[in-house]
Amino acid sequence: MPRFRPEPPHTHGGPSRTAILLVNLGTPEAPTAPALRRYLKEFLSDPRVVEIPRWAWWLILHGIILNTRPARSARKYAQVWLKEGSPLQVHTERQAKLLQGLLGQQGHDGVKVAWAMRYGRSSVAEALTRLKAEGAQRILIVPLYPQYAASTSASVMDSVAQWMQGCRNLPELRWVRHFHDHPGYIAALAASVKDHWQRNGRPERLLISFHGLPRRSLDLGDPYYCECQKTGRLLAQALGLETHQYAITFQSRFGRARWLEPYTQPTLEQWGREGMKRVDVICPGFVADCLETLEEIAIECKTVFLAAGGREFRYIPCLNERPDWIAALATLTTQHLGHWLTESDQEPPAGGDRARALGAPN
Ligand SMILES: C=CC1=C(C)c2cc3[nH]c(cc4nc(cc5[nH]c(cc1n2)c(C)c5CCC(=O)O)C(CCC(=O)O)=C4C)c(C)c3C=C
Ligand SMILES: [Fe+2]
Ligand SMILES: [Fe+2]
Repeated sequence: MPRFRPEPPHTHGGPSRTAILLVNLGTPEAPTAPALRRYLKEFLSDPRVVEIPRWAWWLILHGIILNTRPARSARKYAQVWLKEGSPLQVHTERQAKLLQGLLGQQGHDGVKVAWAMRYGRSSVAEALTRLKAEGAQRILIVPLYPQYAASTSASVMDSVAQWMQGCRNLPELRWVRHFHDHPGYIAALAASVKDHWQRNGRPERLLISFHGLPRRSLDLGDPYYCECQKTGRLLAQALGLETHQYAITFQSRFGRARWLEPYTQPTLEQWGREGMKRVDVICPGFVADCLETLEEIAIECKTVFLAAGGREFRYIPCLNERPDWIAALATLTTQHLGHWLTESDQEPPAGGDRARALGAPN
């Protein structure tokens, strides 16, 4: 086997030469301890995700975490699993399909939309190899993380770079670094809150909760914290909220180190104790509902708030398949496709010459 993969026959052009690859985090294949173990092993072995010396982390991961966490996490996943599969995967697949449909309606039916997961199936490498075999020569990578973080967005690009290392005839590549302040994304979030308020009335306060990161990431220059603050502020502005009517917090803390603060769950507990009766929670850092929203927020945090004295807790779902979000995604991606969309595709690609060189009839 050559070090760089041989080129598939269609690699020099095909019906859709431009492609969009939506990438989300990844999810276990089933809500079971063995599936969780495989998933957590891959995820937590990524040096972008846990930044402590490799040997020390290897001992903790293999000695403790992979023996205790899989069964506990599997029970949590089982509470939110859908009949079609993991919520994260189900929503991501639907988003890709809806985006494909909308781009077609907008006259971009030559653009192929695919999806992949950073960990687990279907992997970024599998998706890129498939797109290339189908003739894609220009690929826009879209990590589905509105706020840039090294542990998520950069890790997606690591997996792209790793695939490139085995590739002979590289496609053109672009990527969406972040969209934390994209007007279409903010407007879709605001509309989702307004729809929710129309049905359920207004809360005393809106809690805007983002996935956390070790506090050290901020000290080392990761822009994630600041991008979360900006998204939160723009959303509050779009809703006309004053500063006392909302708060920004960080959830999903892992391990004992200090993470970005304030923490979501203790904040809700405190609000319950202080006599707040009704709170709404939105998680704009996730564009698809998943374990961290459906279980941690909508089940665990609700229980904590009510036990502390709160009366009503409402979780506002992620953007998922909302048409305004799919439209925002179409705007965002076509903006990044730029001249790839307008440049003439009339001239046949040079691949025909390869076919002739290999003796194929004209
Ligand atoms: C160990 C450190 C972790 C960091 C750093 C981290 C950052 C981070 N994660 C997301 C988005 C998601 N994380 C999800 C699950 C999840 N996250 C961690 C750990 C870290 N995340 C673990 C161990 C898990 C698995 C579940 C568990 O055992 O607790 C998910 C949900 C996946 C699903 O299948 O539903 C998402 C999405 C972001 C955006 C982020 C940094 C900004
Ligand atoms: Fe930007
Ligand atoms: Fe996470």
